[in-house]
Amino acid sequence: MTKKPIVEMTQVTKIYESKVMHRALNRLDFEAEEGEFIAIMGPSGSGKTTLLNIISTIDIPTYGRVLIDGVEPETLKANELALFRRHNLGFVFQDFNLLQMLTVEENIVMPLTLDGLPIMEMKKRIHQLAEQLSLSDILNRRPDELSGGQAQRTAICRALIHKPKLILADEPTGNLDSNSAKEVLELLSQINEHERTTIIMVTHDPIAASYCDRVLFIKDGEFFNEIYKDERRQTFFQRILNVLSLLGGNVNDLRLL
Ligand SMILES: Nc1ncnc2c1ncn2[C@@H]1O[C@H](COP(=O)(O)OP(=O)(O)OP(=O)(O)O)[C@@H](O)[C@H]1O
Repeated sequence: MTKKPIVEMTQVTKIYESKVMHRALNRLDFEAEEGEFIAIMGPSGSGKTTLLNIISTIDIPTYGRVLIDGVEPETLKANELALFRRHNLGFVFQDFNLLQMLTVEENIVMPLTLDGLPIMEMKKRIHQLAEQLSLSDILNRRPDELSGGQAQRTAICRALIHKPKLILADEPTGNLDSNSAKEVLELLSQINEHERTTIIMVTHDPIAASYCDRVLFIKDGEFFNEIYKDERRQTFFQRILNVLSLLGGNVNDLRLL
């Protein structure tokens, strides 16, 4: 099967111009193909969030070129960009980002209401997905009545409702206990495998990274190394730890599930 690039970044540099100029990314090349599940790792301050924000079209590079599914986000007008983001990208965050006054169902349906889809059509989509993500019994609950794992599954469901090509996850297991984290990672793996949704996940956690097909390591805003999974997850986990020890950085930056 021919591979199709979803993300193409060429020589991307990001300079933050605050009191002191800071080069957060330096001439970074990165490509993600359709169907890949990729982890981005690196010490604190190495540029992971900056990279994810640029791929998410939330931020733009100072220099260099970014294509998402063949489209250069920088060339889109604000309303076109909002639409592009809503239809092509799904976001999952560490702190779930659910609206507290809405129920699980209302949180999930939110992106569809923005598109004005007929109610019956929306209900059908939600119930199919809720079934798949084991949320059917808690659709009427509010976020403060959910466990961390249920809250993150709700957020994943919301991210999937538009059938996005690309899911961007920033520390999705950062606030979860080890069992819920495992559940969320298995769910992301299933989505990646069955729907062929490309997933790019920033994580400090080598166990979370070991669920991916590839881990990209960055240091000081530059490419450091990348490794591919070609064997059991446990062996991949060991290889991830080896690269992290070469990478250095603060040991506290590592969070084990
Ligand atoms: N808006 C900003 N203005 C100035 N400097 C910034 C800004 N955002 C980030 N930086 C700097 O850019 C560098 C990269 O930041 P980034 O948040 O991408 O790192 P990170 O790898 O995600 O870190 P962490 O793991 O701690 O979240 C850091 O040195 C940070 O201080």
